[in-house]
Amino acid sequence: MTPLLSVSRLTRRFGGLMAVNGVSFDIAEGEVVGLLGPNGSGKTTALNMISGAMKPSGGEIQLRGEQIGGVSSHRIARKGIARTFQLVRVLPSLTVDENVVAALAFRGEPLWGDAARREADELLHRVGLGGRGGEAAEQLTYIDQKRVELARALAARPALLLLDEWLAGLNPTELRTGIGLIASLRDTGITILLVEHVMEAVRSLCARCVVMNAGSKIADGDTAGVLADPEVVRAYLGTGNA
Ligand SMILES: Nc1ncnc2c1ncn2[C@@H]1O[C@H](COP(=O)(O)OP(=O)(O)OP(=O)(O)O)[C@@H](O)[C@H]1O
Repeated sequence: MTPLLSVSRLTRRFGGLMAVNGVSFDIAEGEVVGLLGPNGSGKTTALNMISGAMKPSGGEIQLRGEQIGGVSSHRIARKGIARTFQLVRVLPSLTVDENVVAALAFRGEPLWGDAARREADELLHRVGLGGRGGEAAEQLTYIDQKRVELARALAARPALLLLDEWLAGLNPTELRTGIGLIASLRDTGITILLVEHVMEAVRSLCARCVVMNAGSKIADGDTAGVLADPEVVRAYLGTGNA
């Protein structure tokens, strides 16, 4: 079966630096895959190329067999890839539901008016913000802003959701809530690639992990096996990230 996402020999150079160096992996429909690696190993750069924010220097990216490497981010979004960012991005001057309604207006099949408000309501329930659509986005706590960003990503009805350290910066209680929320999305069958440093989250959410170090893939397999792999342990210990 054609994988949902296929990344092949993906490469990105910044001057003399190979930020991503010939990385290949596939993601099947319905999988939740962790993309791990120490700081600076190329995870966000890989995510940027998959989401179209950055053009690859080489290699291929296919979504359901269609070439998407180098295609613009808004066209990739319409083809079914949505993402969240390491630094949370909401529209602070709008209310919570206006944030989601705005995202609905820009998706492949745009929604407007009452239909958009109903859909926004449903999405806000899904991320744990039910009944809070009228609040100002800029007044929300950090985790609630993250929930808004997630609802905006889900508004695109993505086939593949890219989460860039969505759980970073949460306190232990919020972290448990956040893991539960991503698990609830996973249970709806959405395919997720998550860049994550929080191992508790990786262990409970991802059946499989891909690990990068210094731009190259060093491991790809079931999570328990990958996290016990001596090369992976060495890569993390080497940068004080363990
Ligand atoms: N726009 C850019 N211009 C130049 N170098 C860059 C750029 N973006 C990233 N890099 C470099 O590429 C390498 C990979 O960075 P990247 O952000 O992809 O790593 P990461 O694994 O996501 O790290 P972190 O876990 O800290 O987010 C780093 O050495 C970084 O400094």
